[in-house]
Order: sequence, then structure tokens, then C-alpha cells
Amino acid sequence: MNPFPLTAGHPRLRHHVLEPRHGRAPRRTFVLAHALGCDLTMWDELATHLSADSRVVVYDQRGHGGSEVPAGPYTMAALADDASRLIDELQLGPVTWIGLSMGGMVGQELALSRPGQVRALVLANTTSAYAAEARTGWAQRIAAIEQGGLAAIVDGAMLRWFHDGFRAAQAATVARWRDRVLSCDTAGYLASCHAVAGVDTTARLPRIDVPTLVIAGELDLGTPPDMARVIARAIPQARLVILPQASHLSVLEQPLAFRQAVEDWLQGLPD
Ligand SMILES: O=C(O)CC1=CCC(=O)O1
Repeated sequence: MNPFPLTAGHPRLRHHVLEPRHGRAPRRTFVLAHALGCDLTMWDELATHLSADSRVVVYDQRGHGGSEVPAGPYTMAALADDASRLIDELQLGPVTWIGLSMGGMVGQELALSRPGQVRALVLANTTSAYAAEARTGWAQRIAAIEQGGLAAIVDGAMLRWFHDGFRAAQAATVARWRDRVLSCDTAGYLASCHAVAGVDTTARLPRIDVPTLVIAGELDLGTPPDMARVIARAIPQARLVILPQASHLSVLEQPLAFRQAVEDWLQGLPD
């Protein structure tokens, strides 16, 4: 566990480094980036699994979890710059990036702005842009939080994050993630909404020239499969996998299927 060693003048980011359990040199290095309103614990299960033979870094994005909350609004470029600094300062070399939702947006921006830092990408439950109607939805969400705090939006988030069957069967998990949203720093969440609402990589995606796995949840209402199709069509080396019975937080709803999709894809890549 490494607390806060990042450069003065930039937000300190809570992060953990899991070294490979087999004790030898890491096969790969992964960085895992969480969704809006979540934190690094979103990856507990996948990170444990990947660290059997690889180095895995999980971190809290600015405004989230145990990381600093600089004044907003944030931009996707700033979030990608945070990630780039983390990779540099931990001397991770080119990494395999796994990002879900906001974490996938940061992954796109990082691969575009710092191509030397990314050797492969997993973009899960994410988008490269929002249409006008969805951007209005983000403006409404921001206004609702400014008026009523995170309590005003948390139930809507649970409906987008978890499908009906999961909410019924896994009430304790849903309650835990609901609490996680409510315990977010409100200013950090709001500042991050601005970055997410402004994501805009679609026209640049053809420049991403690393192997990319695009994962969608068939029931995802926040970033539906059509958004994943746009990304997968635009990135030359992309593979698209749509997970059945998965909504927005697909790695929590379908951890085995998510992991299997990643493993199958990794098998076709060089170490
Ligand atoms: O909270 C949501 O509605 C879904 C979402 C969009 C970006 C993100 O990280 O989560």
C-alpha cells in the first residue's frame, strides 16, 4: 500500500500497488481506473486475480476516495494528466489500462495524449462523447446536486449501475455502493461530472493504435452498447464484447464474465 507520494502542486492520489504473487518479474503492468462516484475498491476482485502474475496499480481519481479534491470543474485532460503522472512517478512503463466509465474516458484521453504510456486498453461501460440530450441530463444532474447534495441523485445512480435482478439478489452490495456515493466529497463528484459531461474523443479515436478491448453491458442505461459500438468501430485494433445480464457497473455485476473477457483478449497479446 502506498499512500501519497505524488509531486507537489498536483493532487495527491491514493493508490495501491499489488506486486505479482508468484514473486517473479511481473508479466504485465495494469492500471485500473474507477467510475464516477466509486473508488479503487471497485477493482478488488479483478486486481487480486490479475496480480497472480502481474503488477496491478489501483488508484482513486482526483475528487474521489482518499485522493485530494482540488477545486473544480475538472476536465478529462486533467484526469489523464493525473494518470500520466502516476505512471511516470511509479515508473510503471507502458501499461495495460483498464478503465470503467469515467475510467475508460481517462484511458482514451491518456492513450491519445501520451501514447507511449499505454500498451493496451480495456474500455468498459464508457463513451467517447454524449449527445446533446445526454449533456442536458448531466446539466440537470449537476443542478440537482447543487441543490440537494448527492442524496438527490443516488437512487437514480443505483438504477443505472445495477439491473433489476442484481438489485433484488444483491441488496447488500447495492447498499454498500449507495453508501459509497453518499460518502463522496460532493465538490469532487460535481467537479468530475463536468469532466465526464465534456468527454469528446470520438474524432480522435482512429489514432489509438494499441490493442483495445471494448466491454459493454447489454442492460447499461448510462453508457448503452451503441456507445461502445462507436468506440469499437473507430479504434483500428478494437474487439467488442457485450456482457449479458450486465448494466453499468458490469465488473461488479458480472465479475467472472468481465474477467473472462479480459483474459481471453490478453491471450492474443504479447506479454
Ligand atoms: O453515474 C452514471 O450515470 C454513469 C456514469 C457516467 C460516467 C461514470 O463514470 O459513471
